[in-house]
Amino acid sequence: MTSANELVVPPLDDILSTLRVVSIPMKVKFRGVTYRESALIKGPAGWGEFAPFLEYQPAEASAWLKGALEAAWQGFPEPKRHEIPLNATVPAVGAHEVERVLSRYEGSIREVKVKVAEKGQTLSDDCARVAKVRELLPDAGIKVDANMGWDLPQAVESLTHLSEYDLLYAEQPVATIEGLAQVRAELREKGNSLLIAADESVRKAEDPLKVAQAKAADVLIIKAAPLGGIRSALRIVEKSGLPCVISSALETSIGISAGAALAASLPELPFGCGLGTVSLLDGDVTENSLVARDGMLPVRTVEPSQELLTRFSASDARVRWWRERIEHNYAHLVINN
Ligand SMILES: O=C(O)CCC(=O)C1=CC=C[C@@H](O)[C@@H]1C(=O)O
Ligand SMILES: [Mg+2]
Repeated sequence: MTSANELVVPPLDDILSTLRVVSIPMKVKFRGVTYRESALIKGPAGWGEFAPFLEYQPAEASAWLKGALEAAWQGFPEPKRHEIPLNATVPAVGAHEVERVLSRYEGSIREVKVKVAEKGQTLSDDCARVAKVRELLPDAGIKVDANMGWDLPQAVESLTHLSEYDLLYAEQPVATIEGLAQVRAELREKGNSLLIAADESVRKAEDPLKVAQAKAADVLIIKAAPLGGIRSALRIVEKSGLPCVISSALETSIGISAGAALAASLPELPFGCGLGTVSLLDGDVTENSLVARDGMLPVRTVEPSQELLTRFSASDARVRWWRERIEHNYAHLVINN
């Protein structure tokens, strides 16, 4: 056994012996994903989810394995709250599809995050989508997420227009930390106090605290899996000194339960969390999915159903691919921790 911070990494055979791989269709394409593949593992503390996107290599994906092992072998810290506020998530759909996407969220909606800057789309597509959300939910908080899709002039121009819809913040308008700081400064010069949030600059960075140290953003988006699990994400939240928003990595209810546990460990949640993405999946591994009602998500553990694990089971070839992926990431984790 090898020690990785406080996590004791279990033997590889123990991890692989419980492996189930699922492939769940998306109701609507999200970040290019139409089927969400995910590896689920069971340990003494419960189930963990290992679902880095398919293109991620071990340097990045091994942190996701550490997060899954933490959930399955260590469990979650004591919660400070039993439900957490959530945002609905609207992918880069046409404005005419917004109502249908929002109808998948049960009860009232307090906050909505809208994807913008999608490749092949224009600023008027973004404005039409955000305008539709504002029209349908006049009192909701709205935030936008560009996933690094703009350069500096495009970001300043787009956010100037989109600010007309009264936004809570703009997530990752450009790719770099310097760029985030520049967008923020240029907007301020124009008298626009829109908050800038960093997502990729935290979860894909070698040093997730650099963006806070550089004072390049007002808000951090924090995801448990890419940051190596709940405890490691909590340390980043504490050290950053910035308001943080806990968000999903498009997992099944099992991964979302880890995100919810992270959110439940925080003393303050100044914005709705981005953990409402089970509503974008056309299926789940439990009948009792972790979805919000009236914008609040319950904090609880999730036990998958054997029937659903079988129904959404990936092909033998994909299971083999995921076994090998776990082996590679395990080796990376053991060597580097
Ligand atoms: O934050 C949300 O409302 C939902 C989660 C979400 O947007 C994401 C989940 C998974 C992958 C990411 O590209 C994406 C994000 O950029 O935040
Ligand atoms: Mg984001």
